[in-house]
Order: sequence, then structure tokens, then C-alpha cells
Amino acid sequence: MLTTPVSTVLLAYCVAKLDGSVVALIYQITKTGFWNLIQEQWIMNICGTIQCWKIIGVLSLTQMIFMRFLPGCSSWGLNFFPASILIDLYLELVITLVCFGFIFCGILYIKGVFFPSTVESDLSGNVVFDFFWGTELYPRVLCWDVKVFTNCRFGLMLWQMLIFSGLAYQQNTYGEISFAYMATAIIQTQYLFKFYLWEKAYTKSMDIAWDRAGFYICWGCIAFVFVGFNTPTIYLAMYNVDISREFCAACILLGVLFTWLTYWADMQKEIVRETEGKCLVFGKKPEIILAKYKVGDREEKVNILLVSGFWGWARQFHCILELLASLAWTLPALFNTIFPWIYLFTLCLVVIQHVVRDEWKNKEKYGKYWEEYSKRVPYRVMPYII
Ligand SMILES: NC(=O)C1=CN([C@@H]2O[C@H](COP(=O)(O)OP(=O)(O)OC[C@H]3O[C@@H](n4cnc5c(N)ncnc54)[C@H](OP(=O)(O)O)[C@@H]3O)[C@@H](O)[C@H]2O)C=CC1
Ligand SMILES: CC(C)CCC[C@@H](C)[C@H]1CC[C@H]2C3=CC=C4C[C@@H](O)CC[C@]4(C)[C@H]3CC[C@]12C
Repeated sequence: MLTTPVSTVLLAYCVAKLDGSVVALIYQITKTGFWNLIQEQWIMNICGTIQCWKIIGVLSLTQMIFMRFLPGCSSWGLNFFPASILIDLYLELVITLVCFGFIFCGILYIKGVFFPSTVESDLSGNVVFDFFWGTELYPRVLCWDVKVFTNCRFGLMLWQMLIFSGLAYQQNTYGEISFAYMATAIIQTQYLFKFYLWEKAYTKSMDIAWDRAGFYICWGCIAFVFVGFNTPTIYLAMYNVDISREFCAACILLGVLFTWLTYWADMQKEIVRETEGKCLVFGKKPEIILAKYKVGDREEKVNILLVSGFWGWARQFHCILELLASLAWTLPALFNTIFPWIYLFTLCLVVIQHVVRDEWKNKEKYGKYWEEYSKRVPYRVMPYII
């Protein structure tokens, strides 16, 4: 009790003020005197500053609240919900999400017609089309961006919550977590972590910068992702599939590899654009096309199209990597039923329409520059195949 508080302060002093040099610390102690140095630090910080006391206060309070209120705690008679609740109530939740998605899109449609947030909003005159496609590109409600809410927060956070809930369900039901569930949960969790690391670039992707906020994107992220993108999770959480430790490890390795290769491919074009080509791609100077495009009737802008790296193998090679990562987290479900594989089938359809629309959009936007890119990189998604 006498030595540790003093040595703790000295350690912190050493790293904060003396570049972590223990030699400098010893020198300082001999120069100032041991007790003088300790007193000096204590007095200078008045036994800790007000800001530091606030940090400790907030941390203690939030942890105490979590201890009382989070799932599993029955004190104070609150016992909100068990951690497995998303699996326990899966069917009811899906029905509720489908309805919530419709109500959300209905309100969004009415808001778009009567109170558009920006000028990038218009009506086609066909109510069904406008409801499906949306009327606004960047709708906001008060200070909230609707697409960031549906795509980046609601849909993907619920996806991650379902994975955690599955862990609790497996533990409660089977008394352990199967290797198959462990593999799928680990791969998907690090995939979603990768998404948040890359989120800034996602705001420039087709979903955000091109697709309007309507049924397709908003209902899709609120309800469809929870069902269509989670068939391996829900199947492996509810039913025990027996796989070996080695197979589990192989799936995790492949899943992690393909997730980060996707990140690498996505970041390659981001970095090339950010540095205006002054970087290395696969260790070499990047090959680029300076593609001009028109904004409105007059203004002309330029974007870099990367022709080397992953973007030189095929124009949308990153989609193959995305599919392979998803394959890795579906494989642990094996082949007893096609239910868990519905996700991969759905993803193929989503990716195909995404690739086709993206190609069409880029052709329209960049014209002859896209044609030049397509000549230099003739394959769309898979080198030597398509
Ligand atoms: N899980 C899922 O359902 C899906 C996931 N994905 C994943 O989402 C991520 C984003 O995918 P996606 O939406 O296709 O990609 P992005 O929208 O991020 O990238 C495509 C855009 O990048 C630009 N671009 C295209 N080619 C080049 C090039 N050679 N050099 C520089 N810029 C280029 C174009 O935009 P610009 O107008 O700026 O030039 C193009 O519209 C990927 O990781 C993908 O795997 C994709 C589809 C479905
Ligand atoms: C209504 C439905 C038939 C179709 C709905 C489709 C949308 C929900 C999905 C279309 C594109 C999807 C996504 C694209 C890219 C992504 C990045 C990835 O790292 C995480 C997933 C996602 C955000 C994904 C989410 C669903 C779509 C928006």
C-alpha cells in the first residue's frame, strides 16, 4: 500500500514526461529528490484534475448501471431480457421488422413528397416506383441521416446482435457453443468489424451515393438483411451441426483471409484517389486513367480510375472476394439442408444486380474513359471467365 501508489505515479511520469526513459527517471529522482518529485506531481495535479475525476465518475456510473440493467441481471426486478432473445423471438421479430420497414418507408415516402430535405429529390409520377426506389438521395430527419441509420447502424448492428444472441442461445440450449457456430460467428463478427473500419468509404458507394432511400435500400436493410443475410447464423444457432476442430479452423482462416483481401481491394482504389496516384499498388506505381465526367450541364470533374492492382485483374474482382468470405462462414453449416445456403444464393443475386447496375452507371458517367478501362481490363468480375 505504500510502494505501489508511488511506483504507479512514477511509471506514468516516466512515460508521459520522460519519453519512457527509465535512465532519465533515475536521473530526475537523483536531481530533484524522490519525495520532492512525488509531491510535485501530486500537487501539480491537485490529487487528480477535475476532468479526470469526471472520467472516473462517468465510467463508474455507466458500469454500475450496466451491472444492474443488462440482460441476465434480475436485481431491481427489471430483468429486461435474456441475451438469447433475438433467437428466442426470431419469427415474431421478423414479422415485426417487415411491418416496421413498411411503416418506415411509408413515412419516408410522405416526407419525401411534402418535406424533401435537399434538392436531390424528385417524383416520377408512379407511386409504386417512387415507394420502391425512394424519392430522396440523402433524406434527413431532424439531425439524423436516414441512410446512415438504416444501412450502417440499424441493419448491420442488428446483424451483429443476432450473432451474439446466437452464442447465448447455443450456451443455454446445448450447454456449449458448437465449432460450427463458433466459426460462423467469428468470421461474420470480424467481417462486420471490417465494414466499420471501411465505413467512411462506404458513404461514397453506390448504395449511398446513387441509390435513393426507398423500399429497396431502407426496407432491405431494416428487414431483408435480418432474414436473407442471416440464414447460416440462425440455422447454426438453432441446430447443432457437428464439424471438426480442424475444419472450424480452416473456415475461420479462409473467412479472415477473404474479408481482408476485400478490404485491401476496396482500400486500393480509395488510397489511389486520396493520394492522386502518389502511392504504391502491389509495390508498383499505379496505372491510372484520368476520367472526366459532367456534373449537371456545364461543370466538368475528374476522377481516377485505377487500372492496376485488384482493379486490373477484373473490373469488379472485389465481389468475388466478398462471395468467398461469405462462403467461408456458410460452409460450417454443411449440406444437410439448403436453408443456410439461401444466404449465399441471395448474395449472388444481390451482387449480380449490383455489378450490372454499377457497370451501367459507370459507362453512363465516364463514357469513352470507361470504354478505355474496359479495353485495358476486359474481364468484369473473374479474370479469364467473365
Ligand atoms: N454484402 C453485400 O450485399 C454486398 C457487398 N458488397 C461489398 O461492398 C463493398 C463495396 O462494393 P461496391 O458497392 O461494388 O463498390 P463501391 O461502390 O465501393 O465501388 C464501385 C465504385 O467505385 C468506383 N470505381 C469503379 N471502378 C473503379 C476503378 N477501377 N478505380 C477507381 N474507382 C473505381 C466507381 O465509383 P465512382 O462513381 O466514384 O467512380 C464505382 O461505382 C465491397 O466490399 C463489396 O464487396 C457489394 C455488393 C453487395
Ligand atoms: C429489397 C431487397 C430485395 C434487396 C435489398 C438489397 C439491400 C438490402 C442490399 C443491396 C446492397 C447491400 C450491401 C452492399 C454493401 C455492403 C457492404 C458490406 O461490407 C456490408 C453489407 C452491405 C452494407 C450490404 C447491405 C445490404 C444491401 C444494401
